[in-house]
This record gives sequence, structure tokens and C-alpha cells, in this order.
Amino acid sequence: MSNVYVFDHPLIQHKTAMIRKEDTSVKDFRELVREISMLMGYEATRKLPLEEVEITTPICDTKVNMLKGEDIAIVPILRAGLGMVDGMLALVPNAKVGHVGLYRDPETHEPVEYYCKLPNDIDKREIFVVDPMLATGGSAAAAIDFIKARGGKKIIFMCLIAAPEGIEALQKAHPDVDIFIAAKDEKLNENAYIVPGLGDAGDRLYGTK
Ligand SMILES: O=P(O)(O)OC[C@H]1O[C@H](OP(=O)(O)OP(=O)(O)O)[C@H](O)[C@@H]1O
Ligand SMILES: O=c1cc[nH]c(=O)[nH]1
Ligand SMILES: [Mg+2]
Repeated sequence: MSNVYVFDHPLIQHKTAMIRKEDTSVKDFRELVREISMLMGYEATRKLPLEEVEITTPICDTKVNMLKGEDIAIVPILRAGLGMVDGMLALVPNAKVGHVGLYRDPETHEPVEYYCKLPNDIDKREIFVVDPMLATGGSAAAAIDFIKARGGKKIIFMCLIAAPEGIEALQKAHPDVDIFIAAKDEKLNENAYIVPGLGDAGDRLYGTK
């Protein structure tokens, strides 16, 4: 079964509290999502593989550990996942970025696919799937299905707010995928929105409501 990491860092808790507030502006929401993603990314990248390389300092030749820089992919689930990409890229600027487009059908709450474009060598990369919200888990599970169908193997899922129902569903669908969460909430409401949550992350990022 996959590991689930819920962040207790005060900066992450504070910034996550800020994005929940209904009067947080679109501009502040976007900036906060970027900052939280970067803080989470610092920990979520802990197990990235390193390689030993030889360098020359002003003093001598030496061996140091460096990231295998070409080996990472960030895959946002459109739209809201886009808000987490820049924060991750600030940490791993050489990462490639794939996109999976999904929206939840408002009646059935089932994910509907409309786009998928991934790096050709996705099978060789450490993949970070990002989406601010894990509600029923349907979108995350479907996105990871697409990535695996195209060869993706080493996958981590990062979200800001998760419902227990979504965590359970994602673990069941993809027991090999570790999950990083800024805050675990109480439940889903009758419309499958997270309670207390923050509303619709895509609308809040892009001001569409
Ligand atoms: O766990 P689930 O029940 O599948 O719900 C979570 C999904 O819902 C939201 O996307 P939405 O459908 O609102 O699309 P958007 O990002 O374009 O707003 C969110 O960003 C997730 O992708
Ligand atoms: O609470 C929720 C659930 C799904 N999608 C969102 O953006 N928010
Ligand atoms: Mg939305």
C-alpha cells in the first residue's frame, strides 16, 4: 500500500489556511498555491535519485552528488493542477511537463478526459502528478491510468487538500503511488466537494466564477 504524507510544517499550514478563505483574491490564491507547491515539492523530491559526478572546485577535483537532471516529469491535471507547476519548476527547472486534461462531470462527478500530452520518454522519468484537490479521487486515478498506459512507472501524487474518500480511492486504484497532501479534510458534501475545503480550485485560480 502506498504511503500518505500529510504536512505539519507551519508555513504550509498557514498558507493552506489562507487559500481556504473565501475573500482571498485570485492573485493571492495563485501566489499561495505556487508557494505551497514549492514547499511541498522540497519534501516530495526527497527520494529523487542522485548520481556521482566529478567536478573541479577552485581548490581541487572532487566527486559530488547531483540530481539526474533530465529524469523528472511534472504532470498537472488541467486546469487547476497548472497552478502547482511553477512552484515545482522553481525546484527542478530541467523537468519536462506533461498535461492531462480532465474535468468532473457536474452530475455524475466522474472524470471526463479532454487532453493528454506527455514527454515521449515518460517511462524513464520520476513523475510528479499535481492537482490541488483530491475529492472522490476519480480524476487523480484516471490521470494516473493514462500515464501508466503510456509507460509511466515511478509516480508520486501531490495535492493541497484531500478528502479521506479520495485518499482511499486513490490508494486502492494505485497502491504503488505515494500521496503528498498539505491538509487532510473531513469529508465530501452531497456535491462531492471537499468540506471544509476551498471551493472549486480551478475557478479560484483563474477567476472563472
Ligand atoms: O477527486 P475528484 O472528485 O475527481 O475531484 C477533483 C478534481 O476536480 C477538480 O477539477 P475540475 O473538474 O473542477 O476541473 P478544473 O480544474 O478544470 O476546474 C480538481 O482540480 C480535480 O481535478
Ligand atoms: O472541493 C472540490 C472538489 C473537487 N474539485 C474542486 O475544485 N474542489
Ligand atoms: Mg474546477
